[in-house]
Amino acid sequence: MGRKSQSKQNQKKSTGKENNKLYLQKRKELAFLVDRVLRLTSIFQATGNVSKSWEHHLEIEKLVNEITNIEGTQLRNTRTLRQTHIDKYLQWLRENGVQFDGIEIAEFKGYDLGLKALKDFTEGSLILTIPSKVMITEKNAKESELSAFIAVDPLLQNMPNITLALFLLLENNNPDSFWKPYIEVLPEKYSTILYYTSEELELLKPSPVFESSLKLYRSIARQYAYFYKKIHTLDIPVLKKLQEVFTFDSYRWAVSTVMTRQNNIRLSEADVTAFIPLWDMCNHEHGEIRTDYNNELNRGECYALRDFKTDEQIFIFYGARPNADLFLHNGFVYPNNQHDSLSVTLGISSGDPLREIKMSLLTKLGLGCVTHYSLFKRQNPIGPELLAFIRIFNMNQEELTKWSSQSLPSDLVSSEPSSAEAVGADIDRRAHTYLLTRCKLLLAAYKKNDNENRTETDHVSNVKLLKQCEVQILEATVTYLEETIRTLPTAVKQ
Ligand SMILES: C[S@@+](CC[C@H](N)C(=O)[O-])C[C@H]1O[C@@H](n2cnc3c(N)ncnc32)[C@H](O)[C@@H]1O
Repeated sequence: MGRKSQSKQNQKKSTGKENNKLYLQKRKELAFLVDRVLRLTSIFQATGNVSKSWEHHLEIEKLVNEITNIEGTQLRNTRTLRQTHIDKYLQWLRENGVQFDGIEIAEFKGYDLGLKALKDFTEGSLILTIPSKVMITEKNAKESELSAFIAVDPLLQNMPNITLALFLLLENNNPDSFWKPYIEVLPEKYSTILYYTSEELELLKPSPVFESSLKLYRSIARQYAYFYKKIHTLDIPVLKKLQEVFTFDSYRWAVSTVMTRQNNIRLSEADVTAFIPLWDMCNHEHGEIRTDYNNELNRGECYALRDFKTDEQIFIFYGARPNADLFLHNGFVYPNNQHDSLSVTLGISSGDPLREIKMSLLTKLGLGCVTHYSLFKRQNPIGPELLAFIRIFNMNQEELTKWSSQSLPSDLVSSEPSSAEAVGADIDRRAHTYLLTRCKLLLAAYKKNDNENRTETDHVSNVKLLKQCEVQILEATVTYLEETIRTLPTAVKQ
C-alpha cells in the first residue's frame, strides 16, 4: 500500500471518528431536549392549567425548535415536487385495477391538487372504484415488521392513526415500497396547525380553537418525545430503521398526512383506518356522503354527489363537521358550512351558593360533566343542552327546588311552546338575556382581537376565515336572542 493511500485511509478513519463523535453529541443533546418535552407536557397533563397553556406552549415550541435545528429538515430534502410524479402514479393506479375513466388530477387555486372531470358525470353515477390492495391500512401496518413494536407498545395498540403514521414513515423511506407511487404524490407539507408559528397560533384568540390547537400541538410534541425515546432505547429491529427517519419534522408530516387523508372503512366487520389512493385527492364541498366500501367486490366506490360538468372540479362530502374540526384536523375552513357551530365554555362557578342544586339538576339531564355548549349555524342556534343549561343557571332557589322534585324534568331541554309555558317566561327571559350578554361579550373580544392588518399568508387567511365564521354565528345568535326576548309573553308574577 502506498504512502498516499495509507494517509487517505487514516484521514477516512479520523473523519469517521469525528462523525461518530458528532453523532453521539447530537444524540445526547436530543435525548436531553426530549426528556424536557416529556417533563413539560406531563406537568401540563397533571395540572391542566388553561390560563398557563400559552406560556407552556411557548416553552414547548422553543424546545421543539431546538430539536428541529439539531435534526435538520431531512424529510423535505428527500421529497421532490409531487406534481412530477402524477403520471407514474396514474399508471400505477391503472395497473392495480383502480377505475377512474374521465377523470384527471389537476391543480385548483386554493385547493392544491384535486380531481377534474374530463366528461359530464350525472348525480349518483360511479366515478371511482379503488380495490383494497392499493389502500394502506392499519392492517398492513400490523402485518409488517412494525408488528414487533406494536406488540409492546400500548399507544400503538390503542391508536391506529398513530400506527398508520409510523408505517407511512417506514414506507416513505423504503425504495421498494409497493405504495411508492402513491407516497410520492403526497404533499410535502400541510396546512395543519402543526406547521403554524406561535405568532400565527396566537391570532386564533379568542376562538375556542386556540386552546384546542395548543392541546393538539402539545399532544403531538409529547408523542414525538415518547417515540423518540422508545426508538432509541428498545432493541427491536424495525426501530433501527425508524432511527434513520424519525424526526419531529417527519413525524408532524406523517401525522398531518393521516389527519388530513385518513378514512375509516368497514373491512370484514371491523372499522379500519386507511389511506385510499385517488379517493383522497377529492376536495370537500357540502352535500351527502356518496362514498362506500363494497365488501363483495373488495373495493371502495365513490359516486357523484351532484352533476359535474366537463372541466369542473369533482368534490366529495367529508361529513357534517363544524369549521373548528375542519380547521384543526383538515387544515381548511369551509365558509358556507351548514354544519358549522361555535363552542362556548359555560359552567356553574364554585362560588355560586346554589351550585349544588344546579349541578344535581344538570346531572339529572345528563349535563353534569358538560363544560362546552354549541351555538349552531341555523335558524334556532340554541340546542336542547344549552337551553337547559341557561335555564338552570338562571333559576332561583324556589325554582330550582320545584324543578328538582321531578324525576326527569324534560321540559327544560325543550323549546316547544308547551315546554316553554311550563318553564315560564320569567325564567326564559333571564336565561336568554344572560346568553345575550355572554354573546355580546364574546363579540367584543373578537373585535378586540381582529387580525385586519396582518400580512395575508395561507395560515393567516385560514385563521381570519375561521374567526369570520364564528363571528357570523355569534351575530346570528344575538339577533335570534333579541327577537326571542322581544316576543316572550310579559312575565306574570307567580
Ligand atoms: C384529502 S386531501 C384532498 C386533496 C388535496 N387537495 C391534495 O392536494 O392532496 C384534503 C386536503 O385538501 C384540502 N381541501 C379539501 N377540501 C377543501 C376545501 N373545500 N377548501 C380548501 N381546501 C380543501 C385541505 O388542505 C385538506 O387538508
